Amino acid sequence: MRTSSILSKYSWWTTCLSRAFIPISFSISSSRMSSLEEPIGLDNLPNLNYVGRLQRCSSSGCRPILDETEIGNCLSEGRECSSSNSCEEEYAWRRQPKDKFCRDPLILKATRRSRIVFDSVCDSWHMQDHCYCSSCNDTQIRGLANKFLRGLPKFVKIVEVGPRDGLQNEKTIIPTSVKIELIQRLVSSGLSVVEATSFVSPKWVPQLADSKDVMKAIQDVEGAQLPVLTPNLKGFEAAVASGAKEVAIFASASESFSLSNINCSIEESLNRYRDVTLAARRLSIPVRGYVSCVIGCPVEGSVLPSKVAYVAKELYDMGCYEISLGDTIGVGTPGTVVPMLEAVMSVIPVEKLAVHFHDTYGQSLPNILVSLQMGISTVDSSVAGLGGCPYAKGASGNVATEDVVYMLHGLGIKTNVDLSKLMAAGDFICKHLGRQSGSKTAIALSRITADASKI
Ligand SMILES: CC(C)(COP(=O)([O-])OP(=O)([O-])OC[C@H]1O[C@@H](n2cnc3c(N)ncnc32)[C@H](O)[C@@H]1OP(=O)([O-])[O-])[C@@H](O)C(=O)NCCC(=O)NCCSC(=O)C[C@@](C)(O)CC(=O)[O-]
Repeated sequence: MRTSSILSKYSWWTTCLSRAFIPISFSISSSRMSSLEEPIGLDNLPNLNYVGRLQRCSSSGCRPILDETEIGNCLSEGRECSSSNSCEEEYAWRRQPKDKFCRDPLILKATRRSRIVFDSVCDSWHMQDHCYCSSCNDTQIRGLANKFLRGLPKFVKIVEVGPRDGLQNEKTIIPTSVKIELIQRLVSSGLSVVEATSFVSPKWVPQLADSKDVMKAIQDVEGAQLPVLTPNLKGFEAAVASGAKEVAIFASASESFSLSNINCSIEESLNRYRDVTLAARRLSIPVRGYVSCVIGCPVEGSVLPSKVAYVAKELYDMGCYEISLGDTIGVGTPGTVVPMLEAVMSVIPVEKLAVHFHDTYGQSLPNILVSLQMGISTVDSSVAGLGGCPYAKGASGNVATEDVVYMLHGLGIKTNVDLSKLMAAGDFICKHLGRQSGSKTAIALSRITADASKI
């Protein structure tokens, strides 16, 4: 089988999937699900085998332009095109959808004809950055997209925490040279903030005991902020002496976690951080603030949004330019993230907030999406989904940066990150750690590339 036909097949399926789900969600929203009821049952979804495709292709606008697209497009089955600048597609259901499922007039009309016809021009293609993009001129579909996606930011700043949060929990000591190369690769993928390391006690976090050496080696790295974690004045002074130009302080919304993580109460930690922010202000060093356990604590269970808002406000008032809200053990869902964000947004401007999700229950992406819908435009993530806090038992890795970038680009949100380079950085560190990436996007895209190269 030729490479192009394999890739075309992939493109065909992704195209079908995306098309198939447009009418489904339309029907759900207009008839079956009045609010946040139960999710639609699998028996209500049309079998993808029933989805057929008729394609009217036209023009060179539809052709894969080799330097722009990597994995095919609407010319997927090698059809020849002619004329105008778009590719019109029709999808037909080979069987009628079940009546109980189908309430939408558009679909009912189509049902009578045993098929659904989109009169619109829907284009979809794979960009060089592996992102699947689509556009549609149908006003009804566009209106629907508007309803759910309106208000999303045009640009999202990603704060890459892999070299620090991602590696701090690794048991085997990683050579300093590997950490340095990881940081360099991440910066060259376009990430504008890469948290480099921590100036914490090496007895507490032995993996990052080489923070001085890491900082010295990355002094010449340009094009990104490289903040480091500092738990107290001692750490701050050591960080500055090693050339750090930005630091981050980290408090907790849970007393128990504060004790296990930094060996002091929340109030004591806030006092320490006042010293750090004061010293930083004198040196014009920007300080980022973290609040951990914003949804739940490994010891105390659920954490009150008002407690999170209190700690966040304290950090903000002492001069942190941005507050990152960390679901340290990854227990949040949009149902708990929304009230937490509401509480914090009532005391801190939304543009000063960032979200930091761990993916323990696979909830990070929906949590990020809902945060964006609430106006947040800074997201922390870790390449290859590395991570976990040494003092939060059971916490899994951070949300993978590749998955975040894939979702954001799919939403048409700019990040300035080159997904291929980012994946290469993930591959580099995963090879070193001897394990598979924690990013679904990286796994899926590498599989496609590997399959194609075998042919
Ligand atoms: C805060 C401390 C230092 C208190 O640790 P302690 O033992 O209570 O501190 P101490 O003041 O009694 O000092 C004990 C020893 O540590 C030294 N020390 C003291 N400070 C430093 C320093 N800055 N750098 C290097 N050494 C330090 C100090 O000099 C002394 O050395 P000794 O005399 O025994 O040889 C300790 O608990 C610690 O380092 N904790 C850090 C733990 C950590 O890094 N956890 C992971 C962070 S991730 C996180 O919090 C969540 C986040 C941010 O990712 C967001 C999210 O996911 O939600």
